[in-house]
Amino acid sequence: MSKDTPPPARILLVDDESAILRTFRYCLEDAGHRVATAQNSALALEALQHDVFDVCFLDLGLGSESGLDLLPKIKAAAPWTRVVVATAQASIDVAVESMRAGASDYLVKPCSPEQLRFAANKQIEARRLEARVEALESERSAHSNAELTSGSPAMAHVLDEARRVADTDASVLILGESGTGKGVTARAIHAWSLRNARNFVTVNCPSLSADLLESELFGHAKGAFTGATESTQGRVAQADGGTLFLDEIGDFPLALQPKLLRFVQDKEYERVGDASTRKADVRIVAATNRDLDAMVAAGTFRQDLLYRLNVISLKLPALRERGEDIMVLAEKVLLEFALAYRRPARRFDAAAQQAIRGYGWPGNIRELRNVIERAVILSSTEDVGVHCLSIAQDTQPQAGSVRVGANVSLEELERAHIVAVMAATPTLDMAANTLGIDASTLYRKRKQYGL
Ligand SMILES: Nc1ncnc2c1ncn2[C@@H]1O[C@H](COP(=O)(O)OP(=O)(O)OP(=O)(O)O)[C@@H](O)[C@H]1O
Repeated sequence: MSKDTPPPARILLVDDESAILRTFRYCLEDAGHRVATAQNSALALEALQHDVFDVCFLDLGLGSESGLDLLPKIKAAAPWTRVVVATAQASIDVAVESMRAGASDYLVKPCSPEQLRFAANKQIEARRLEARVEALESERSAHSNAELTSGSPAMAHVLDEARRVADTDASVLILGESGTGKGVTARAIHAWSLRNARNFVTVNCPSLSADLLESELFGHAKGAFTGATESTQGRVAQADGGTLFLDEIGDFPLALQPKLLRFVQDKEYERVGDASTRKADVRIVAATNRDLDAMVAAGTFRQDLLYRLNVISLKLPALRERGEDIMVLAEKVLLEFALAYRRPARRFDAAAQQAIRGYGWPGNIRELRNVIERAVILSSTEDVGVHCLSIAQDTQPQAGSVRVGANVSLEELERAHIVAVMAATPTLDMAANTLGIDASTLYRKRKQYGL
């Protein structure tokens, strides 16, 4: 944990005793956090459908229900929410079982206000670190493949547009399915721009609550909340003179969109807890695989913000629409991994080439990389055979083994069902509708299952 107390976060308390909910709530609100409460499983799951929580304190004895039954459902609905199990039963067995079920920590009741706040701060700090690691990882993967060329007319056209807009300061919105290279393209736009000597800063928008994201983006002032002993500069200030990449902008919290709009428009912002207005000269590139127009129509994305972000929009084609590139990319990635792992693989045999060309690549370049990485590791010869490619099975894994009542986990069943429903419905919104979940939950589940 850093010396500084983390900024306020969004916290969910689940306990059947209203007195405990009240005490915990006062104690956490006193530290500046925004707290919601739920007295049973159904209310807790409903709250998780409507709001992003950074931390959840979960009581194990929920009247006639068990917190241990609810825990996996919380992790399935909101994998990013860190769960602290709070219970009066101080037993090692319960602690171990909770950790196995996905809890991040364990708190024995009764506890002091300091213990409760310490437990919350530890998880909030972990959330912030996770978000930074995600951002760094996407920066790293974008960096390692910055040279972009394409033999596909659709992709070459997009790259040509990207080069032409790169040295303007216009906001760019990059659209495309997951894994099509939106992050790589954003990095390339920065590299081709006059700003390339300054920072390229990535912010991963999903799964941080609006509260945490605000201080991540804009920073906070010393004394902005209890325990803020230092002021921090946000990602916007780090990107001054350079490019700010807002990845997965479709998940940007509605409550924070007015502040982002103001920044995009006027390049002005305030740190949390500091009224003085600051300026940052930042070029904005945003990316999403969601249908922002549909989100505007549904009232979950501001039209004025979309208008500002969408000065230039680039639509990356799916890999299956880039027939000319598939083998070129596959061979490039094969050599990259063969070198990295010091493996003998040098080329694909004829059957493997045919399989690669014939596959639909729903996960796009990310999936291609994963499949080839595995193949390189498995292959003991220079010619990589089709048996090393996991795509043959991946095309129809759900047909046989995964069915209701078979010896499979709930997760496998859920994954298979989502894949089948998505294949049978023309849009993701319709798929979400059939599944009875909202589009953002479906989006996160797709990420979680690598679909
Ligand atoms: N031209 C390329 N050559 C090699 N690898 C590439 C290329 N383009 C993208 N990749 C790789 O494919 C993976 C996915 O790319 P990227 O993260 O940019 O996609 P994305 O569209 O932003 O995905 P998501 O929407 O899921 O964030 C990364 O590992 C990236 O390094």
